[in-house]
Amino acid sequence: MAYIEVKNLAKRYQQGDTEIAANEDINFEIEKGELVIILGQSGAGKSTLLNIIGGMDTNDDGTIKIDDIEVSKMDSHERTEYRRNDIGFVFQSYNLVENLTAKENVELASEIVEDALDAEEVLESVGLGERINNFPAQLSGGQQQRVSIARALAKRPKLLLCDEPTGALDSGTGQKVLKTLKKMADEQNTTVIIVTHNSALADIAHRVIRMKDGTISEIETNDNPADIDSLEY
Ligand SMILES: Nc1ncnc2c1ncn2[C@@H]1O[C@H](COP(=O)(O)OP(=O)(O)OP(=O)(O)O)[C@@H](O)[C@H]1O
Repeated sequence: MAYIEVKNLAKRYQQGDTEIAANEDINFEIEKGELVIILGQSGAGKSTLLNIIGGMDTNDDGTIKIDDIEVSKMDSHERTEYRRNDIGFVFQSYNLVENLTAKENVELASEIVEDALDAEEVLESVGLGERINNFPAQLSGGQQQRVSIARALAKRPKLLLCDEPTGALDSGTGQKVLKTLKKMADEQNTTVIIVTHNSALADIAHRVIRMKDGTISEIETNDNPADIDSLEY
């Protein structure tokens, strides 16, 4: 049995007389410790899928199992606990608290879960050991994104979900952020799912799930993902 199993998942929105199938007939598996990229153009249904996996939204049909727990059957209280304890989120806009230092932002995780990692150690692991006492405004975009990754990782999530994490960054800075995410998958066995419209990122993933018009058009696996330094995007 795979670590994540999604079967026949569907999510539909009603707009007037029209039904929009944001996700339809979605099926895939993901193994623990994989770096996965969900790729597709705007409106393809990527964020909808990521939000359902992370318990921020619910599906209409189908099942999602993560580590043998059925997310699709949770009530709203269970979903809140799942979101809080098992999921780390990273967004395109870093969502840091401006009047807290990098360390204090990461320490927010310990107010959410009991066994959070040490903030300084996690910041060191994302290459920000020298910046722990800086405020977000004193950090570059890439550094701020790495603080937000550290904050997500400090919760020791089962799953790290990233929605366009490099969307606001130049390519060099984006590479650093991607390296950080890859390192978490390779060295800490964290399962990382990245949503992006940028097909240049596909080569670095263990698994690429391509979406089009709410459905999956193709899934590829890659035992030897490309080095992030070789990316041109
Ligand atoms: N709350 C909602 N109400 C109605 N339609 C919605 C809602 N959320 C998403 N949709 C529709 O579902 C489809 C998929 O949207 P989604 O945001 O998942 O796409 P996406 O691939 O993440 O796009 P982007 O890259 O632009 O964020 C789109 O047609 C969108 O308009």
